[in-house]
Amino acid sequence: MKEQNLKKLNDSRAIRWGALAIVAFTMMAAYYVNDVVAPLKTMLETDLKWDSSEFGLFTGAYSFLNVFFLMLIWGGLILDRFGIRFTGKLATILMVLGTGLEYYAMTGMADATGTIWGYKVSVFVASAGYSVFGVGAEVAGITVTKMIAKWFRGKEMATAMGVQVALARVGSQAAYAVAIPMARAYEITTPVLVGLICLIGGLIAFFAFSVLDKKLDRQIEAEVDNSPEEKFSFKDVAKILSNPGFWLIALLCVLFYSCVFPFQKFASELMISKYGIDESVAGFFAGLPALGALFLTPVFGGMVDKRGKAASIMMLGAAMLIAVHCIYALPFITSSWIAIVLMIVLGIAFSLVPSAMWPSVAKIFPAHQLGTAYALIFFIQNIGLWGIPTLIGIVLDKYCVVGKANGANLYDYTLPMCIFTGIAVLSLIIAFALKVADKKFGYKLEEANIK
Ligand SMILES: NCCCC[C@H](NC(=O)[C@@H](N)CCCCN)C(=O)O
Repeated sequence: MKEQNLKKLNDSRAIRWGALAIVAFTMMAAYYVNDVVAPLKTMLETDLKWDSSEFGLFTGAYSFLNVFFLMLIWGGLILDRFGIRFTGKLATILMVLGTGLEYYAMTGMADATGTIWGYKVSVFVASAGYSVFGVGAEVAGITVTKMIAKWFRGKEMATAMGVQVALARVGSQAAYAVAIPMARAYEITTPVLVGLICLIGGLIAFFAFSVLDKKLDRQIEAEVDNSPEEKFSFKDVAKILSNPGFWLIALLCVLFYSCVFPFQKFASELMISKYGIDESVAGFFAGLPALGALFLTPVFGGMVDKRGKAASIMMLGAAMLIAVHCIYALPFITSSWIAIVLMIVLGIAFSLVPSAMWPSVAKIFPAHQLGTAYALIFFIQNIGLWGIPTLIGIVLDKYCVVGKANGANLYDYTLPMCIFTGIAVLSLIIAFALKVADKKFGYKLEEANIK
C-alpha cells in the first residue's frame, strides 16, 4: 500500500493542534520579548539614562535589518529553499542570540562610557540585539504561517491562523502587564531575562515540533515544502507588485499597524504622564488592545467567514482608530477612565482590521503567490514599524519636553498623538480605496468565505 493512503499525523485533530500549540508557544515568547521593554520607557530614562530618541531608535531597531538588509525577503527565500524546520530553528536561534545580546547590553554595558555613531554604547548594542531578534521574529512569523498552511490544509486553516495570532497576543499582554512590576521588584532587565528564558523554551519547543514535522514529511509523498505553489518566486513578485490590491493591502497594513504597535510602545508613558494612571498598572492598560484582540480576533474572523464585508470592516476599524488617537490628542481630556475606554476601543479596532485583512490577502492572490505576498506585505509593514517609533522618539525629545520629575523628562503627547491621528486618517482613505478597488477588480472581499 502507498504511504499516502495511511493516516497521516495531521489527520489526527489532537496531533495537528498539538503541533500548533508547540509553535504557538515559540511565537508567544517572541511577542513577549518584542513588547517587554516598551513599558519600561520611563525607567530606562531614569535608571539607564536613555532619552526618547534612544528609546525610539531601540524600538525601531526591531525592523531595521528587515527593511534595510531585506531580511524578510532573504528569509522568504531560505524558507522556500530549506523548509519550515531549518528556517524555524534558524529564526528561533536568531531570536535567542539577539535577546541575549540585548540583555548583555542593558546589564553588562549599562555603565559603559563612549558612543557609537552618536548613541550610547549600551543603546547601540541593545538595539543591534533587538534588530537581530526582529529578523528572527518576522521570519518565524512567515514560517509559522507556512507551517499552518502545511498542517491544516483542507482542515481548520483560518481558525488555526486566528488561534495562533490570538495566543501571540497573550505574550504581548503578559509583557505589558508584568514589565514594570517585575522591574520594580527585581532589576530593570529582569523582564528581558525572563523573555530570554522563554525563548530558549521556545527553541526547545521548535526542535520538538521538528520531530513531528519530519515524521509528517516522511508520510506525505509529495513534500509540501518543495511544491511550486509554496515557493517564493521572483516571477511572482512582479505579478504581485502589478496587482493594485497588493498595494492597497500593503499600504493599509503599514498605516494601520503603525498606529497600533508603535503607539503601544509609548502608551505606558502616556497613561502615566497625561492620565495619572498608577505606574504599576499603566502597562496592563497599554496592553489592553492585545488582550481584547485575544478574544475578539477569532470572533470577528468567524463573522468575516460567515458574513463577509471584509472591506467595510477594515474601514470601520480605521475609522475607530482615528477617533481613538484624535481623543488622545485632545489636551483638555485627562480622565483616566476615558484613556482606558479608548484603549478598549483600540482593542476592538485591532481585532476588526487584522481579522479582515489577513484572510483578504488569500482572496486577492492565488495560493501559489500567498507566501510571497505575505513576505512582501510584512516587508512594507516593517518600514512603518521602523520609521514611526524612530520619528516619535525624536519628536518627543525635540518638541514635547515640558518639565522634569524624578530624573525623567515629562512629555506633552499632543503632537505625537496628532501624528498618529494623521496616519489613521490615511489608513481610512486607503481602506475606502480598497473597497472601491474590490468592486472594480472583483476581489470578492465583501463576500462570505463560508456560503
Ligand atoms: N498570517 C499572518 C498573521 C500576521 C499577524 C500580525 N503580525 C505581524 O503583522 C508581524 N509582521 C509583526 C508583529 C509585530 C509584533 N509586535 C499580527 O497582527 O500580530
